[in-house]
Amino acid sequence: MPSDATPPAHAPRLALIHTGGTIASRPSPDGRGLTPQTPPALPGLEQVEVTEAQPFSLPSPHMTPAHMGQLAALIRELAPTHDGVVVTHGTDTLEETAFALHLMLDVKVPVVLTGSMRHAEEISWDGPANLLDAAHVALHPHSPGRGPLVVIGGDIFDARTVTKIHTTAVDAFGGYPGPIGRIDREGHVPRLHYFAMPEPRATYHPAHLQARVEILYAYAGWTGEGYAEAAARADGLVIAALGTGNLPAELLPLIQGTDKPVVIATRTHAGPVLPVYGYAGGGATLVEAGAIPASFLNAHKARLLLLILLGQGLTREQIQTVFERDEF
Ligand SMILES: NC(=O)C[C@H](N)C(=O)O
Repeated sequence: MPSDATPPAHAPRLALIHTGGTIASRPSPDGRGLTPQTPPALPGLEQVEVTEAQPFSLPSPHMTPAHMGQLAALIRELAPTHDGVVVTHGTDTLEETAFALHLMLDVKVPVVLTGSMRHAEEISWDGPANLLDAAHVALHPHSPGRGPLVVIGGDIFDARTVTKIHTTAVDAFGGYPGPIGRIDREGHVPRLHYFAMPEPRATYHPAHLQARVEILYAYAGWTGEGYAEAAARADGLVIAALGTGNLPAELLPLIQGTDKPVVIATRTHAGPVLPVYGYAGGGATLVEAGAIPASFLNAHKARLLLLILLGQGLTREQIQTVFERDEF
């Protein structure tokens, strides 16, 4: 239990949901590399009642929106009888699951996602410490009301802004403007500090998560290769555009000719998409052509928001309003 927590009337109850990832991985017996095998054990929380569940065991590149929906349903089921929920997850798509849960969950108890960058047989195995930190954060009395959180390397991030920033470092997560809290240990005693309270946000209840939303990645010299095919088969597109949301001139007529929602995010790692440039393909011309700026969301989070809004049956205009008003 956190040292500064008000003692609850009963032993704290933690739901621990395992989904796979490196935190559950080891070298596979066939010698062909790491695979998820055994979920990590939660060390050192003797007075906590832990309920464990493992709806699936996947490397996180195999996660789909359907798995995220399944996870959201399981958390809704477990939340009323628990004081906090921890989800162990692969780090590659952890931010996507965290954001999908942020959009779809309105449970009262904290939901904390964690993972590891090293597997259980490595000397720098970071799984147990991350898991213990996540459990402390999930049960801490200051954690409710902040939306799903991500805890890695002692940093606490909100699901809207967190992103994976390094392929191998143990401190693999960051994002703009950065952590909203920090958990450290003084001896065995956890010390938790929050720096920020994320604003309450809208919750969405999509009827399905099957909308097809594809991401296209812009580059110098792109003349629209792949755009027409993607626009024909998808229900909506997200473009990881340049800078504040600009594209080569050739993209402008293609976007003008698309009646499906086209969301413009940026491939730059921080900052908003703003319609400031008026040259052909500049952000102002794309918005005039009907494109929707993604605000501060990266392309893969903008994709999940669009997919969820389409699954809820929103029109292009309603979708535009959600993005414009930051209702996420
Ligand atoms: N560190 C990790 O968890 C990476 C792994 N490939 C995964 O996302 O499942």
